[in-house]
Amino acid sequence: MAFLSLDSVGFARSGRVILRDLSLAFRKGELVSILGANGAGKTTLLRLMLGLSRPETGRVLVDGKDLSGLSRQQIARLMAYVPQNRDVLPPYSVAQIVGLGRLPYGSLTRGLSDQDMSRVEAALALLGLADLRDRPCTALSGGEYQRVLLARVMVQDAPVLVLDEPLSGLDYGHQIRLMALLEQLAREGRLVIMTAHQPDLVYRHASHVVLLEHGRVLAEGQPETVMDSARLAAFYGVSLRHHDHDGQRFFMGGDEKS
Ligand SMILES: Nc1ncnc2c1ncn2[C@@H]1O[C@H](COP(=O)(O)OP(=O)(O)OP(=O)(O)O)[C@@H](O)[C@H]1O
Repeated sequence: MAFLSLDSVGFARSGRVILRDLSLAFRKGELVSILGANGAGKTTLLRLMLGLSRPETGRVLVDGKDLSGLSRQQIARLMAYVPQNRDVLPPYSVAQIVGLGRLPYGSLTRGLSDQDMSRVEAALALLGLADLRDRPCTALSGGEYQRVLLARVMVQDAPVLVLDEPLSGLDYGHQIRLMALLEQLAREGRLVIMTAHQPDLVYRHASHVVLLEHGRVLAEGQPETVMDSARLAAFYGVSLRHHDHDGQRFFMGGDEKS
């Protein structure tokens, strides 16, 4: 049964239609990757799923409930979000920022319990941040900062993780490790929804792919059925080939004449 669904959702900004008549349904246990060219509407779609923007038509349902009837705290217990743009965060330490992920379960004045702190330490270790735990988050590289935001959503314990381009700014090793981690979180029962611009990694790790084009779903389904080079070539407007090896698909572009 779907845990998160969009039912004929439409959205416009400044008189321009950005998303039109989108119907999607995702289950727990899925790693969903949304692919699309710049400006296709991916971030807009994620914000609607999170209740940060309201659809003009249609509705979003989470765990059977209409999102428009839920409070921010109720939504935060259901869904954790890593936005594409950096939040402007106060100069707290890395450990304190990650600890903010426990806020939906407590209060700012009460502080973190020992149990909360051990969750924070585990997330720091998992994301290779233990050595940076006391560093102010204003003194981090882009990729380190991105991993701090990921650790923060890990401790939020929400059944749905929504990540807007979580691979951007990560070095190659951390991209591979992060995709493996997200796949594992999905396998353990969470619903993970992410946007990405890396078809190879998406093909390898995602269980469900959505191709978003000009605010519409061009295709969706398992990577093997949705992601072939002819379709992706038309989708991204470049020439592309693919090569299958050991169950993995490699996409190769670069035949364009400049
Ligand atoms: N405040 C706004 N007013 C008008 N148009 C907007 C506004 N915010 C976004 N848009 C437009 O909505 C469309 C979708 O934007 P969105 O950020 O969802 O795209 P995206 O697929 O996430 O792109 P990217 O890959 O570049 O991050 C774009 O054409 C963008 O210019």
